[in-house]
Amino acid sequence: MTTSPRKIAFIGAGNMTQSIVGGMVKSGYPSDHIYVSNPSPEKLDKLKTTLQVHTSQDNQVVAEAADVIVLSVKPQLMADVCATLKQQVANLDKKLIVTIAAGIRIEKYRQYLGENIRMIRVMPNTPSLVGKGMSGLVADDRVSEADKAFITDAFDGVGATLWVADEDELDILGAVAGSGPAYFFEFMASLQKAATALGFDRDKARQMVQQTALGAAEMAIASKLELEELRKQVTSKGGSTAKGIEVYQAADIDDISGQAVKAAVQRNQEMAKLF
Ligand SMILES: NC(=O)C1=CN([C@@H]2O[C@H](COP(=O)(O)OP(=O)(O)OC[C@H]3O[C@@H](n4cnc5c(N)ncnc54)[C@H](OP(=O)(O)O)[C@@H]3O)[C@@H](O)[C@H]2O)C=CC1
Ligand SMILES: O=C(O)[C@@H]1CCC=N1
Repeated sequence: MTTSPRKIAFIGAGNMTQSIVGGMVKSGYPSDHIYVSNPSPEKLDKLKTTLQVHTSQDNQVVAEAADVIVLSVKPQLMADVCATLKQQVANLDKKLIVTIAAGIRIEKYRQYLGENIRMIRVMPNTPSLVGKGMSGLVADDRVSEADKAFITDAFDGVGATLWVADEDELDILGAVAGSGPAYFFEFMASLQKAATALGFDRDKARQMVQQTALGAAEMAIASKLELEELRKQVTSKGGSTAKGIEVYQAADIDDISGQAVKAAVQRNQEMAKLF
């Protein structure tokens, strides 16, 4: 990290918090600067034992202790969680508020937490756990450059960061990168099933699928070529890949991805209205 670590509290210890906190500690963020709260103790116990972070079943305790509060509960719980924080935590407007929830707009948080809060919305994804996350960020105009640098640093520690222009763009980034690991896992599982249907055992099928996914992603990152060009390099004229690709193209894979991303963007927009 190039910025100094600040005391940071995560409200909610679910999948995404576990991925981010796990990744932060692995990347060298001091665990005694990390606080996590959750209503049930099991996830807290695991985080405390494996990562030595501070934990509490009381949101107020961790929120009071920290300078940065990361809201990491499901969107449908956000209004209630914020209402309680507003009631219980002194000087919320002195703390940097970060939310990773999909959909809900900064304007809504002002209603929940007070007009004077300063806020960054981050849309991370679960590969943060292994330092390969992709996080989108957008800030309100009260957030300082130092705040932005700190949060960029923290999320760079668990992968890559991309500041977007506005909250509409964050909805799209969420539909591509936030949800994206699920799309890739779905596709990988389908290839695994295809290999097992032809006689491979599940473990061997999984090994060949995951190593191939890793190799393809690393090649895409290392190469300046268009993804379509990398695809063509594998597709020998008259060869076997061409036959496989024909099947995907006949099913119009571009249209399928287009529909999937639009559906996820639409849900983000709905959640903005609902919660
Ligand atoms: N999962 C993902 O890939 C991504 C998720 N997000 C966003 O991250 C947020 C969290 O998602 P995710 O981690 O998947 O969800 P989870 O359901 O895994 O985690 C939510 C956690 O919040 C806890 N919780 C429930 N009520 C409260 C409360 N009153 N105070 C504090 N904690 C509470 C739950 O505890 P318990 O289980 O004990 O009830 C649970 O551990 C969501 O808003 C989502 O939109 C963003 C990007 C990617
Ligand atoms: O499914 C969701 O709503 C969250 C946001 C992106 C990934 N998970």
